[in-house]
Amino acid sequence: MRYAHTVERVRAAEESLMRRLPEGALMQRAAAGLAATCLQLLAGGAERGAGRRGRGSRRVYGSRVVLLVGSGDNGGDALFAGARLAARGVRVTAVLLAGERTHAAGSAALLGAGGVLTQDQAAGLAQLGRADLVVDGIVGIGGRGGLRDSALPYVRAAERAGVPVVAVDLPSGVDADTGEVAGAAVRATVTVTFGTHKPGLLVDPGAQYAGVVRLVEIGIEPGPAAVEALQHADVAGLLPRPTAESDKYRRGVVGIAAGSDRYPGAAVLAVSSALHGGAGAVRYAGPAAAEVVRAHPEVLVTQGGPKAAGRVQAWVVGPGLSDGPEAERTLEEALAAGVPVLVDADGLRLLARRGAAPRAELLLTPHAGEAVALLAGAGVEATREQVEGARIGYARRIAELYGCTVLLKGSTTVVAGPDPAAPVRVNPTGTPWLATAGSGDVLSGLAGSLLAAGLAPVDAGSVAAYLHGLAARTVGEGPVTAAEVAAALPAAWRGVTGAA
Ligand SMILES: NC(=O)C1=CN([C@@H]2O[C@H](COP(=O)(O)OP(=O)(O)OC[C@H]3O[C@@H](n4cnc5c(N)ncnc54)[C@H](O)[C@@H]3O)[C@@H](O)[C@H]2O)[C@@H](O)CC1
Ligand SMILES: [K+]
Repeated sequence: MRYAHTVERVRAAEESLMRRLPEGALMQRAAAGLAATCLQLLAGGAERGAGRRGRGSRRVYGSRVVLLVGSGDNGGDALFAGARLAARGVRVTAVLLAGERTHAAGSAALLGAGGVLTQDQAAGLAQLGRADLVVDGIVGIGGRGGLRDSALPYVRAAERAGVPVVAVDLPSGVDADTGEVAGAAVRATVTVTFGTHKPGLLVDPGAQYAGVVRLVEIGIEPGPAAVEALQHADVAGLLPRPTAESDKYRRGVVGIAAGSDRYPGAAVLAVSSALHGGAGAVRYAGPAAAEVVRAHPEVLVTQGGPKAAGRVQAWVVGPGLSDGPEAERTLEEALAAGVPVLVDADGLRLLARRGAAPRAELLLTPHAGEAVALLAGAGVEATREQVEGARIGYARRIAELYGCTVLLKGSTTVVAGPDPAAPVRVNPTGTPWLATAGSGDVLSGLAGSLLAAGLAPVDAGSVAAYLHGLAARTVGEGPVTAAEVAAALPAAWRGVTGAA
């Protein structure tokens, strides 16, 4: 698992550790890690560095690095790292954005190692035009309210230079706790973050600015995480595994109540991924029964609603369900079955109309537009853009209002459970190619199957999102159809269990 902690926890942990260490020791650990990444990038990349040390060190010596330095300790880290680079023969210029308020010991260290300080804008911009690498030490976890206008010319010049940009702790302009970006932010090639990940590095829009994130351990123990991201080993540990005694009923039966005369395809897609989701059998209830059985002869189908379908361990209700009394009855019957229920797509709009009533066994899987409808159903006004800009907060809010688990789909999929003290899960495997028709139907069939196999809603949702993203990547970099994603699920599954 990869964990991220709030600024409040990071600060408390840092304070407690600093009391036990000599002054400045933590900052030196941070600066050493930062300088190591800069040296690797200057030498031609971390991956290519091994065995080519001779050439690499020639590229380091005499290369030009510009530090963008703000008023706080984030700038201090940049200055101390700059001193280490200067000691290796790098020509380091620090552009001081905050004048007299610059970290004094850091400035002295850089000057002592042969570096240069400047407060002159023209000189700073000229240096940026010649740089081989730029270090963003404008603000870190102390940053408030986005990048200031005075920093913009430097940030734009760094972008124009087209060289690697290394962000110190996090890209300046990204909110550490939420990933929100108010206005402009630094676009980093690599972010070197200290002690623990920050939530804003793992969730969009912030994650899009962070580039490759490297964690430098500095010895802090920040306690419970605010955000966590599954890794292969976690997913392998959560995936259901049949035993010698398992029969299809013990492995779980998932019911799919999806599709309509207008949208039969949603039913076929949700069923196809449910078949790959670890449940022992799939039942289908709805008007697309003929299409479903033609595509998947192994599915037990009924033309009626969930009540007519027989016993299942979890229901998926909503994809392609359309609107009207029959759709409403379908949702009612699934909710009355007394088993975990995943509600998606049209089902979410129907649910929102009923208003919020806490139900712990629900897993809701909205995209931003459906999230807006759910919020409105609970009397909260928000726009799509607001939801997309602050995904963690809104996923938590809907989970709290509806007393259930919420998987908010999008560029970073976020899963929040009903317990506000528990961490939110963010999915690290997403790809923009998944924004394709029917992709959500595949996700809900898969997550429903995992629910039926006995996974808790937070696990079912986050494991499904993980495999779904991996499956899309398995198909290849480029356009994918939802049917191809469903077909690639077994390969993604094997990729995870085989690697663990
Ligand atoms: N506390 C520690 O022991 C350690 C802190 N470290 C570094 O220290 C950073 C935190 O340092 P600080 O608490 O000094 O905070 P920052 O350096 O992140 O920024 C705070 C300073 O920036 C100004 N500021 C706030 N918002 C701004 C904005 N939008 N634009 C421009 N200036 C703005 C504030 O007035 C304040 O002076 C971490 O991100 C990390 O880089 C590391 O050295 C590891 C150890
Ligand atoms: K920074």
